[in-house]
Amino acid sequence: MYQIKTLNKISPAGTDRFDKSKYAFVEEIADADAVMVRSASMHEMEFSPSLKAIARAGAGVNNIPIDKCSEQGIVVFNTPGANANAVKELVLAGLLMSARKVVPGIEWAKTLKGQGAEVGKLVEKGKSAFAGPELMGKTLGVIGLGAIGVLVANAARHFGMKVYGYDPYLSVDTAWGLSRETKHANSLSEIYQNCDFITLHVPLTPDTKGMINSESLEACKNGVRILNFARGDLVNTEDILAALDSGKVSCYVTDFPNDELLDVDGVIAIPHLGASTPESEDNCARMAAMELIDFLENGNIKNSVNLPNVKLERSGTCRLGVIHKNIPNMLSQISQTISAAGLNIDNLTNKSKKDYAYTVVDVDGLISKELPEQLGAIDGVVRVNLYR
Ligand SMILES: NC(=O)c1ccc[n+]([C@@H]2O[C@H](COP(=O)([O-])OP(=O)(O)OC[C@H]3O[C@@H](n4cnc5c(N)ncnc54)[C@H](O)[C@@H]3O)[C@@H](O)[C@H]2O)c1
Ligand SMILES: O=C(O)[C@H](O)COP(=O)(O)O
Repeated sequence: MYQIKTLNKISPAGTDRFDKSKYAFVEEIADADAVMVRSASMHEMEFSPSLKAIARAGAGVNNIPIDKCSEQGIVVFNTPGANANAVKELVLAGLLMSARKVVPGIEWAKTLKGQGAEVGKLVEKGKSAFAGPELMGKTLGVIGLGAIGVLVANAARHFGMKVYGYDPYLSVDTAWGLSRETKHANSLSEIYQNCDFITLHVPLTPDTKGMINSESLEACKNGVRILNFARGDLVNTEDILAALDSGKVSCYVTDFPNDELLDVDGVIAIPHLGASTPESEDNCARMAAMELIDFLENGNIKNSVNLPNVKLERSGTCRLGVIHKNIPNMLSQISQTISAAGLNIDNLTNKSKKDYAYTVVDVDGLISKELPEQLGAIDGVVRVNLYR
């Protein structure tokens, strides 16, 4: 039996994919072969040697200690694009709310409760305080043109917005999906100087942390509206509060409230609802479950953030999955060790991703108990998994 631990509420569209005759859900992470997680932080957790994989049912993996997982040979998956439409739709709502003062307007309307027949008159008298501009003809800067950024950039065109996109690592696949009308910004300064609205769609990394700060805000247009549906720490809280206070920023929409941001004029704080739709929760859970099943049963890897994609049709009698450092001479040592055990290699594939690599070997013959240990003893091998 494979043991699965869920750390957040995961949709049954995913958990139901696990065949009950082969999988059980466990209470303790210490017993798990694999973990399914959404936003729970795993940074302080200890991982037992049984843990082979973590699947993030979602996009951002900053809640998972990726380097520690790689060192321990734990494959970390995410579900690229599976919640992108849900986020795009909320970003569009965010754009509208940031422009039209809908949120403070609704709050004010509630204060008229009890005024009886006067309500209509009071509404007409007070509404001018909540006027806001249209989106048509305004300029939107999209920072990060991945699964979400591209959908937002393309959709904003339908509001009649001019769109600038910035992503120095834009993938070819994503570029194909991007509207030709999107202006390619060569630098962040180009976004800051030209845009009335700026929306962030980058992962939180040491490079992107605090990217919106006093310096970048200073370079923005007066009255800019900032939308952050990516991660709270991309924006320096103290600096955005100062910019709201001075009027440099007229609205900050964030899906990641913190105590300082709550109840501040000009801040629209949403409780991390970007991916909270039944459709996206189902998509993410289903994709995460399928990734885990193919890895636990066949050693195939798809959508890992720390190891390469590897898919090999099963052949031979047994499969070895060897996770190792991406250094010279690994493949020859692995194949020599297998040959020395008297086994014929039926098929083999090897791929690398940054500092790590993955070799999958299908062999003919029975694998002895010693062989995984011998492979594990090769300098640079991190973990050996056996698939019967
Ligand atoms: N609010 C939510 O519920 C919610 C839901 C999904 C994702 N997210 C967040 O949004 C982020 C993006 O999600 P996605 O699905 O579009 O991911 P993605 O991986 O498809 O896209 C990220 C894009 O950012 C680009 N990028 C990386 N560093 C950059 C930099 N320094 N400058 C500009 N571009 C850079 C990458 O090249 C990539 O194209 C996730 O990492 C996650 O933190 C939030
Ligand atoms: O990175 C993501 O996919 C989002 O932030 C969604 O997080 P959630 O799964 O906790 O809603």
